Amino acid sequence: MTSTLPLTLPEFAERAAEVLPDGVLRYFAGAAGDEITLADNVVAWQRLALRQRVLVDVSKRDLSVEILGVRRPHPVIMAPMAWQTLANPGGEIAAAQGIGAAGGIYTMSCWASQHADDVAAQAADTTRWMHIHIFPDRDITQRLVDRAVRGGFEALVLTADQPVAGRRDRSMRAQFARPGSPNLADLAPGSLEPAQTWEDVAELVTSSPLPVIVKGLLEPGDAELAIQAGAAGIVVSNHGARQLDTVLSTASALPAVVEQVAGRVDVLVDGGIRRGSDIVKALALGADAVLIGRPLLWGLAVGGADGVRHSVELYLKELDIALAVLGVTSAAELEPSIVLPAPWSA
Ligand SMILES: Cc1cc2nc3c(=O)[nH]c(=O)nc-3n(C[C@H](O)[C@H](O)[C@H](O)COP(=O)(O)O)c2cc1C
Ligand SMILES: CCCCC(=O)C(=O)O
Repeated sequence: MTSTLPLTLPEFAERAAEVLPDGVLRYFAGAAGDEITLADNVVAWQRLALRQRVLVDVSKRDLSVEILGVRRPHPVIMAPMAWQTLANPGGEIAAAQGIGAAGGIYTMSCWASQHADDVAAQAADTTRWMHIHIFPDRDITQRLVDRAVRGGFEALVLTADQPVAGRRDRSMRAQFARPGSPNLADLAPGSLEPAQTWEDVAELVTSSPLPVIVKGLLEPGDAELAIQAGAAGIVVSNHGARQLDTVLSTASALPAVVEQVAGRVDVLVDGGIRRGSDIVKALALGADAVLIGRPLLWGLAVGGADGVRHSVELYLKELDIALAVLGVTSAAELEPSIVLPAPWSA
């Protein structure tokens, strides 16, 4: 049965809430504690107003940006998210195919419900990054890296903000069976590593043939340490507010990190990016690209690969219109001066 796909991004979220079982929805949508940061991740972008300039020739608009030194058609990357067969039986393969069809990069969570080799084989045309952890057993980390290389994944995305799992009130009582992680099943059971440090990151960078992107930083000092450890990029992220409530929202944390990094490595950002205009704001504040989490899970839940593709295309449509109306012709050339604290947030 095919049904018409939603016309707007909020409609995707509404439809997903209708089709997903309650327990799964709570796990996907929920975050840590009272979800103050979850809400502020969204609101912090909305607290920024845009300055528009008119009567600029915007007949040619360019959404392309450079990510890890490669020109990409646009700045949208799918954030690593665990267990995607919970959203749709097509799982990670469908998600990777969908974002690839829309010209975006797929980041595969190492907690995937399908094996990386299968994702590599069936989404061979999609630019893919592999998400990993420093595991207590470093051999597991190494084997995931080997698998990423073998599968043609082009970068490693290392989660830095999960020494332990966050406490998520909304999903604590959620009833659903985790699909397991076939991606980790042929390795020893991987648990989280509270003893991981920057030394482990430096070792990973030295041993990995792939560039390492450190995900989950909010502080300029940590961005500096990531650069010293040899990271090729960082993701300003609070893990979708799933680790600790009342940490800074990412739009609030981004400017100071960008200032510290000063162009030395790529700065990516995720959390609460719900509109094309949010992407404009992220790029204007100095991000090189954005990761999008839950909204693309909603796309997957509602329409499989097609739903993901369509969701990404909605973001791109909004981004393109925003550039035109703002009088800007290139996403890569958005300047900080185009955003200001919104009068409605005072
Ligand atoms: C259901 C779900 C699973 C996630 N799994 C992972 C994961 O395995 N590794 C990780 O680094 N981040 C994980 N995240 C965090 C996302 O990568 C991303 O940082 C966050 O969702 C971005 O915020 P947004 O959902 O508001 O766009 C997960 C997020 C969700 C919603
Ligand atoms: C052990 C962590 C699994 C996925 C995750 O990072 C999340 O649900 O946020």
